[in-house]
Amino acid sequence: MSETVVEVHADPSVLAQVVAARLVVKLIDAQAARGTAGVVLTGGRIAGAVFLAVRDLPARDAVDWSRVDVWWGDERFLPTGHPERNETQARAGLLDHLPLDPARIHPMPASDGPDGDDPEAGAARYAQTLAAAAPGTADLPHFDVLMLGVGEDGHVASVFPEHPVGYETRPVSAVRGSPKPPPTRVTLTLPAINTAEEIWLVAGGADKARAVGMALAGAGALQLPAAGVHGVERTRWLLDRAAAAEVKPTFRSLR
Ligand SMILES: O=C(O)[C@H](O)[C@@H](O)[C@H](O)[C@H](O)COP(=O)(O)O
Repeated sequence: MSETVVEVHADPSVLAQVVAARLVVKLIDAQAARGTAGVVLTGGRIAGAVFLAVRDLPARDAVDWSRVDVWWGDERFLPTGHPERNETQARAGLLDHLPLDPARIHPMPASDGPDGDDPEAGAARYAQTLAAAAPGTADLPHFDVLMLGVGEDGHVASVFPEHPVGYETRPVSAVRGSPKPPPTRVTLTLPAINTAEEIWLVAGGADKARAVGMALAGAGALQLPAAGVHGVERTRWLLDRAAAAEVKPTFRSLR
């Protein structure tokens, strides 16, 4: 039975530190249980703060980074190395500072990749990469933890409210006409996201309060994609006080 946990921390800086510490421990536990670990990253401001916090955490050396698979939940479809790509942010903030196995870093396709400026082909290529790493005939590898930011409108990864991507059943989709720039993206879809053992929705700031409150109150997934996210074992909402302002008291498990 999957559980939902809500944690509320003092401010965005403490929140990023807590997520970083949790991530290190989660990867250590996954490696102890399975030998390897799979993490799915996201983009946005809070993800950027988490990357820097992991980079600066001495306990990060307890992870065997050479046995961590790094995936992305979504990507802005731009040329490799573009400063707005989620991959670029993650590499600069964290990945370049870790002894990872380059073969285990799996960025989503870029607009200057083998398929050119064709996000549908890029999405299909990423689906193949995922399937190639999956056990047996599964479509997706094991994701120990999948991190998400939450948009002011309730989007997660690049699954936006009332957008056709909300109906997509394939694991990876191209997204055109994203309301958050840049307009063209590639994303894991909700069915793929929901295969993760744990999903962490990380949100800080008052502008997230309404979306977070509505998602936890049971809004519809098409209208508010964050409401449609459920980890197989656990869905962990990691919030700061401002983002948690509209969460009903029954959900506030900490502080
Ligand atoms: O590509 C992106 O922008 C994201 O993956 C997106 O889903 C992000 O995580 C949220 O919009 C929250 O972003 P902030 O933390 O910046 O609010």
